[in-house]
Amino acid sequence: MVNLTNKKIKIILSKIVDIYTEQNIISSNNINIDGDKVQINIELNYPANSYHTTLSNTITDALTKNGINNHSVDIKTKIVKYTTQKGVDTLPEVKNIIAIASGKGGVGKSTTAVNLALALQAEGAKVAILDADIYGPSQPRMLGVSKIKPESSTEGKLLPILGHGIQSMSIGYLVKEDNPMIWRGPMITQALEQMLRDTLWRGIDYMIIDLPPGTGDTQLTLSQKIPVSGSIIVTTPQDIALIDAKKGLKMFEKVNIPILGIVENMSLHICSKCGYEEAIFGTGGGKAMAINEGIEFLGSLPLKMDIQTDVDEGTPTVTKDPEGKIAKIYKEIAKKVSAKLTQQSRVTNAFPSITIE
Ligand SMILES: Nc1ncnc2c1ncn2[C@@H]1O[C@H](COP(=O)(O)OP(=O)(O)OP(=O)(O)O)[C@@H](O)[C@H]1O
Repeated sequence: MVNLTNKKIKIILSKIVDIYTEQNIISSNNINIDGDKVQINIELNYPANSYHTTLSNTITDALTKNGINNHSVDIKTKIVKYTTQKGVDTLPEVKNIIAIASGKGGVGKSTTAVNLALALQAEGAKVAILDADIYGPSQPRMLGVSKIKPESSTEGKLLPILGHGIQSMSIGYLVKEDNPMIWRGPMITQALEQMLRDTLWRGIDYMIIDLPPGTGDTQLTLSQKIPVSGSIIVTTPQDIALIDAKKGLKMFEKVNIPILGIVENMSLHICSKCGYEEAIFGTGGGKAMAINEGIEFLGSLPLKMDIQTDVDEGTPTVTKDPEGKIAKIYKEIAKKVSAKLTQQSRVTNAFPSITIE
């Protein structure tokens, strides 16, 4: 057995990079040496259940190669709270809010939001969805809970509706689906703030907010009133959608909300009969835009009939076919986006100063 020192093990581990944070794992590790036995404890600050085995094997291989055979690796997840815009009150039961926006309607923002929420959950996080798409609330249907009405708690708060394990709130639960919303900006903002603050959320690591499409005043006001840690822009590859997506980027920049990345939806058409792939809306537009703007490209989803029928049935693809190719793409996006968030400043537990006179 080699002569073990903490320093030696640190050097071995310093060569291993977490593929999602792109950081050296040495910064998050804890090495214990008890005689000949080495215990490595890794704490990841983002949910990545599907990555634990790979990471553990990489560490094991590196240690074994260096003659350290008597070891064990333990990987745990601890999701912490990251900072939001200044001057907006945060929610005690919600660690991080991620807003999903699109410059243009119909690009698949809600479909992306629900599948991403389920992917974060599958990777080990507690997740909520706030459906802020007042004009066309689709989350109740997509989560398969459109017939349920929220109840009130004894303190007069709304109880979130649970769909596939996700806590959710939507104006769609409170009004009939075929009832068109003809509200003006200030009413929308007020309704959303109430849904956000008067719902009894419980122990949420990530809340996904499905914003209304567009980049007008309503979206801007929402982005200023909701304590958001980061945002995602969903776009399709056509030029027209990309131009609008760029407006979305500018909107978040204006209100100092970090942009975690871009998701390109409907990038390739995959025929449900023969599997033939065709780029009917063009390819690579989202990626090119991400590179131009210096923003992370999180991934692209094909235009595939199942994605549409699954959300329509109320069982989004990540739940319906959790090990399938599409679910894997959403899970990759979930890991990338939550890992990206770990690079922001954390909220430190500053106690308020109390003065007794
Ligand atoms: N990758 C995809 N493949 C096939 N169908 C998709 C895909 N993404 C979304 N869809 C379908 O496209 C339609 C629009 O999607 P969705 O409602 O998610 O868009 P949106 O951007 O949220 O729309 P809105 O502007 O109305 O809020 C839905 O019927 C959805 O099922």
